[in-house]
Amino acid sequence: MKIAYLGPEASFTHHAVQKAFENGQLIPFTTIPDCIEALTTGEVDRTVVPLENALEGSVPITVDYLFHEVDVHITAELVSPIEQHLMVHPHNGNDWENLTKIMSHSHALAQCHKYLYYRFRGISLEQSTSTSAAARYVSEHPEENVAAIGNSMAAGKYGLKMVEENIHDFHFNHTRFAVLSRDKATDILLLEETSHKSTLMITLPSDDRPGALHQVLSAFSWRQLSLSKIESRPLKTGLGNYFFIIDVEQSMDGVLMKGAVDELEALGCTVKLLGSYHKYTVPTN
Ligand SMILES: O=C(O)C(=O)Cc1ccccc1
Repeated sequence: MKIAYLGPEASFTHHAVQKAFENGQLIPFTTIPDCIEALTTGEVDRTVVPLENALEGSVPITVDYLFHEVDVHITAELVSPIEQHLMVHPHNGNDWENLTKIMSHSHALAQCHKYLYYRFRGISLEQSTSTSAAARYVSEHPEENVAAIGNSMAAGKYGLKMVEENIHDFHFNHTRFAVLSRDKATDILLLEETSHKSTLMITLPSDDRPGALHQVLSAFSWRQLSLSKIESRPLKTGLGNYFFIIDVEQSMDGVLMKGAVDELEALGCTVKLLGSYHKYTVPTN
């Protein structure tokens, strides 16, 4: 099976994919849209992309691509612990306190906001397509006194020196990665499985009636279906127009879930089922 992931090698996504799939052919892509397009064109059979981080929230490009651009399905969720380290080229190993620039993925920079503010205020921060892309850049530019933020696998792979470890602002730092497929499927992986979930994307009825969101929530609440997430994202049709992403701690097989979706449709909502899948825990090492 060919599996696309947000690369290059040694990204957090790569780490999660390596743990989840034992025999896949892993293929790195530069951006999240590149990963998803490789799936829709048939170049790969699965794609793994970051969906949400415990400190920084959703990865908007992933969520918006799944709603607006493509018709693909979540087949599994991988939850991985995230530890961020500051790394430099060994050439600058003794001068790293005089850095001129720090590079990383936008989510990684945000996860280390307090550290960067108190330790490196005023130093330019540059976004890269991934943490490992930043590490690779640093390894290729010893003449620049620049650092990357990323994981220890990236430091090893690109020969960088970790000068400060665990610089993320809050201890509980985890990221959810979505495994995506063109077809509806449920992937059974070799990791510890914790629960079953379903993700729905819901658009409210177009008449904009008061209480519509309350009606949506009550379809779940009176059936005692537990929600682990609700988030609104712009429909991109005008200010104040949103769709809702709702995660339910249930498989779609249950009669209550089917009833809830029927009720939402009867209320005039549009419901897109993004997936009904198992949640897996990725070990640190
Ligand atoms: O940039 C990476 O390494 C990724 O895989 C995306 C990401 C960035 C920050 C935290 C978790 C995942």
